[in-house]
Amino acid sequence: MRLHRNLVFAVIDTLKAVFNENKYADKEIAKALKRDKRWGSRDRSFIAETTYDIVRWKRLYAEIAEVKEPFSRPNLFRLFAVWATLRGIELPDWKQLEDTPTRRIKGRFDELSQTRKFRESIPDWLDELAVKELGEEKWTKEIAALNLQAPVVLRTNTLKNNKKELRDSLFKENIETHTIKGYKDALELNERANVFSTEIFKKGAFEVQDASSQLVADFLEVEPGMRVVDTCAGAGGKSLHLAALMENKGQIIALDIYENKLKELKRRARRAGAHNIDTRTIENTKVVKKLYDTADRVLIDAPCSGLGVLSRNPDAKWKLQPEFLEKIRKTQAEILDRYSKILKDDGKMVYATCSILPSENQKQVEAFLQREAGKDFRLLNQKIVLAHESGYDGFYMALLEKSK
Ligand SMILES: C[S@@+](CC[C@H](N)C(=O)[O-])C[C@H]1O[C@@H](n2cnc3c(N)ncnc32)[C@H](O)[C@@H]1O
Repeated sequence: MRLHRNLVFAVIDTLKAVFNENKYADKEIAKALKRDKRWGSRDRSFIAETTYDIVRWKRLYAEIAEVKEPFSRPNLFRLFAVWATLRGIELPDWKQLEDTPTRRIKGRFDELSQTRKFRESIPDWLDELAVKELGEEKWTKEIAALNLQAPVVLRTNTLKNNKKELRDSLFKENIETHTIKGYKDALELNERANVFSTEIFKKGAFEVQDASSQLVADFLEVEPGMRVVDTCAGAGGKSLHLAALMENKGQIIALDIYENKLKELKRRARRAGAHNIDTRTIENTKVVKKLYDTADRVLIDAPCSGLGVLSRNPDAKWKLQPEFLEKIRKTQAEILDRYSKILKDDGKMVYATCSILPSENQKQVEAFLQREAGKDFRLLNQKIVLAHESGYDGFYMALLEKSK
């Protein structure tokens, strides 16, 4: 592979924003990709993937390069030189890459790879916490899986086409996919491609949605004609799936505390041809109270640490703080207590997160069932989806039933 100066510079600038200015990697990468219209798909994937790699392996690379945060520009080039050296890429004779100690880098890599927190590039506190929650063995396997690049998975929008039709249409656009056993509407890309630029995406034939995330709407056992409340709907990944499962019949009320996310949901619903979704911003407690005892189904896709989706958002390893985790656990418990009241008697509710920590998952559900708010609920089923077992995001979902 030959390194191109303008592409490497784009990577360095993006890393500076992510590491030193606390910006989000996905947003900064998107910005960087707009810099030069002449860049082709290979150039763009070089910028995106190299940046994600260096974000993912920040701790390991910084230890190898012996540099500390905040990273100066020369130090960001040192991190880049470590990335290139470990991939066996020949370094060009640019002055920024002069005197790269190739042999020392390889030696340090072998040495540091003996220790999990360096090998897997994770903060000490997170490593300790995860060992406490999952145990050494499971965590060692899980973090290794969460450090792999995430596959691209699509969900067939059954309001517009079936999986076979979608697969054929993608094939005509030179995008090859395969089905995944156990995930009924999913297609996985054989090779990464920019699916958003296809005509069929614009027509709403599919959504990009991880395979594990596709299990959640199914878990709620919805039927056409039901009244369903998606309490933490965000930009609507699950609401859109619910609309398809309900064949556009019945009503979905999508709630969130952020109006802008619900606006995006509306836009996506139009593209997907999902006509049965109403959005309501939770501006005050009345919005939720009005819905008490009205829903056949409630989905709580709760805000969480996001530790199950590290392969997609590697910068969360560095942005996440122990105090945030404590706060989010409290929010999850409050949300469970309040939003469970939306359910009618004999209705069903799913509590889900994209976390792998029992304290955000099964422990939250167990505690809810012990509290006053949970006294009429019972656990029907739960799924603990770990990345190293499934090959997709880490997820948790619990199906609860209310009966007096
Ligand atoms: C895991 S995300 C939801 C993802 C979404 N369901 C999807 O499938 O695309 C959690 C959502 O909860 C929202 N949220 C945070 N606190 C909330 C609260 N107190 N009530 C309702 N929604 C909340 C966040 O804005 C975020 O959109």
